[in-house]
Amino acid sequence: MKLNDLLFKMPFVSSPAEDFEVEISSIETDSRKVKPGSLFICIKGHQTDGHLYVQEATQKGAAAIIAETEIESSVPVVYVKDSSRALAIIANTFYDYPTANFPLIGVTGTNGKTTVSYLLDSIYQNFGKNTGLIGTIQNKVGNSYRETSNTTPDALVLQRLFREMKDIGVDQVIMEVSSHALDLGRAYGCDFNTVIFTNLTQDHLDYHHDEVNYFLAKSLLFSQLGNSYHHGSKYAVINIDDKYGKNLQQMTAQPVVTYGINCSADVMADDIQLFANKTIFRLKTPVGTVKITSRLTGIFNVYNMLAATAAAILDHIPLEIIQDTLKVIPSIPGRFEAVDEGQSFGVIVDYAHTPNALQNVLETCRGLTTGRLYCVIGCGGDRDPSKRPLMAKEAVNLADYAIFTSDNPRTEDPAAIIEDMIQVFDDNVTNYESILDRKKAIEKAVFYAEEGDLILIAGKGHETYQEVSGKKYPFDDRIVAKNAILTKEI
Ligand SMILES: CC(=O)N[C@H]1[C@@H](OP(=O)(O)OP(=O)(O)OC[C@H]2O[C@@H](n3ccc(=O)[nH]c3=O)[C@H](O)[C@@H]2O)O[C@H](CO)[C@@H](O)[C@@H]1O[C@H](C)C(=O)N[C@@H](C)C(=O)N[C@H](CCC(=O)O)C(=O)O
Ligand SMILES: Nc1ncnc2c1ncn2[C@@H]1O[C@H](COP(=O)(O)OP(=O)(O)OP(=O)(O)O)[C@@H](O)[C@H]1O
Ligand SMILES: N[C@H](CCC[C@H](N)C(=O)O)C(=O)O
Ligand SMILES: [Mg+2]
Repeated sequence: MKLNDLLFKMPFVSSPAEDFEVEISSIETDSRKVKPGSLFICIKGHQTDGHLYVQEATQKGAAAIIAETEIESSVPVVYVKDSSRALAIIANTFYDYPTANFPLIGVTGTNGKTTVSYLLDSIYQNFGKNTGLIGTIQNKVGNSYRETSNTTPDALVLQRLFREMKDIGVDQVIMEVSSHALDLGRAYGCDFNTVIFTNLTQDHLDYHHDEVNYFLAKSLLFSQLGNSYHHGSKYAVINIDDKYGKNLQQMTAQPVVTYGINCSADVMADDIQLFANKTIFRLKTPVGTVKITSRLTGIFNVYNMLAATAAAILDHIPLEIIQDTLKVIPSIPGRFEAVDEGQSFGVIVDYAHTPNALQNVLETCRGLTTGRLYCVIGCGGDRDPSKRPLMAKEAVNLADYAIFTSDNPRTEDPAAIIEDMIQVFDDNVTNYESILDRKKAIEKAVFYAEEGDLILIAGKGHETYQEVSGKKYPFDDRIVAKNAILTKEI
């Protein structure tokens, strides 16, 4: 493809005319992956800057460069204002707009994205669709499952995934769209059919700095919804019980379908009954009312089921398919996942890593036990430090006893993270202890637990590693809990 053909959607890019005729055979953002004929796009990162690798890229045969700042280069250079968004536009063009005329659902919000996307994946599969899934736990392309290091990958990875899905006949994609991704333009140019807003509570303030910026980032998914290569129907599904959801309803150009429990909404739940391993409620929709029995527990999962229902009925999926799917949905990895080795007390592993998520999941746990409720929790390093004391408060207020420990310290001192968590406590708060080593913290909770008690191990969920100083060490809460249970003195 000629460079000129790649840039036609980019306004006012500057370069001498003859440069535009150069032939481009691939797009790369990593100089180490450049091949002869590549277009190397310089991205300013958090650890380094792609502009520093132009010489390596040209030595490897890059045919042209996209850059934000002045560089020396022996091959044509096109300067742009925002190379991340330029990457998205160019990758879309290079892979021939894979999301155009391609059913794509995007889910955003502080919590619930993975859960809602898994629910939708199951519903659409039961409706006979060949689904693709992009999100925190894994990326699924037909029957191939791939590890991921992001909830929403960068635009190059994303458009390659979409192109591969389209080429193998995937006919429905569900994708988690994080606020980082929206702010960084990773999902720029994606042609969504339906976008879902679950909720907005505190998280990622290390990146967005305040809740308004955080909300504005999330709202990009809705303002972008109008960006369409084709004029298929487009809808916004919004949790109207959430205060930001109410704002979003006013800001969305496309038709809105609301869901909720407390406010009057298009899709609602009532007669809600919560049990240890199931939830029963009446699902009311514009296309009918049915009784739902689901293995998912917790009022927050009722919201997730309403969100998935609203998106599915927009695609004319029969309520019976939704009802049957919700009845048999397996637990989602690391989301309220029980560890049961036949022990006399309960152990739940969950991904809650924000104050609101921890509050939700602890309140759900409280309703499931008549014994003592233990909470093992830590906070991620290189993440929003302001949520640390808030999470610690939720733990000591809602559990009988909390054990504060490490999550993914990343480049931070794990002891300092725990200090951030407990700094707010005065001497009256005594129902907690701190154990730096997560394995020991889980073992201690198992040691304390007696018949009828319940242990919540929160923050890491499905994760199979612990990230410390740039390295990922094997660590899985579920395996550590299982081994602790099996070795506990009976
Ligand atoms: C902080 C952050 O967002 N980092 C993302 C970023 O990595 P980075 O900024 O460190 O990249 P870098 O290493 O500085 O490299 C900069 C550029 O130089 C290039 N380079 C580098 C070295 C070299 O030799 N040659 C070269 O060309 C790189 O290819 C890159 O283009 O770009 C990478 C590739 O796209 C991402 O995987 C990575 O996400 C990391 C893993 C991450 O943890 N991100 C978090 C903050 C994140 O994005 N989270 C959101 C929300 C999560 C949620 O709430 O669910 C998500 O969507 O994942
Ligand atoms: N609708 C919800 N409202 C509040 N908390 C929720 C909701 N759904 C799930 N949770 C809680 O938040 C945790 C994360 O849920 P989930 O993984 O679905 O969210 P997510 O938006 O994908 O998170 P992330 O942004 O980290 O990818 C769950 O383990 C549960 O504790
Ligand atoms: N256990 C993880 C959960 C958050 C991961 C993801 N939501 C992100 O922010 O990258 C941590 O806090 O380290
Ligand atoms: Mg997720």
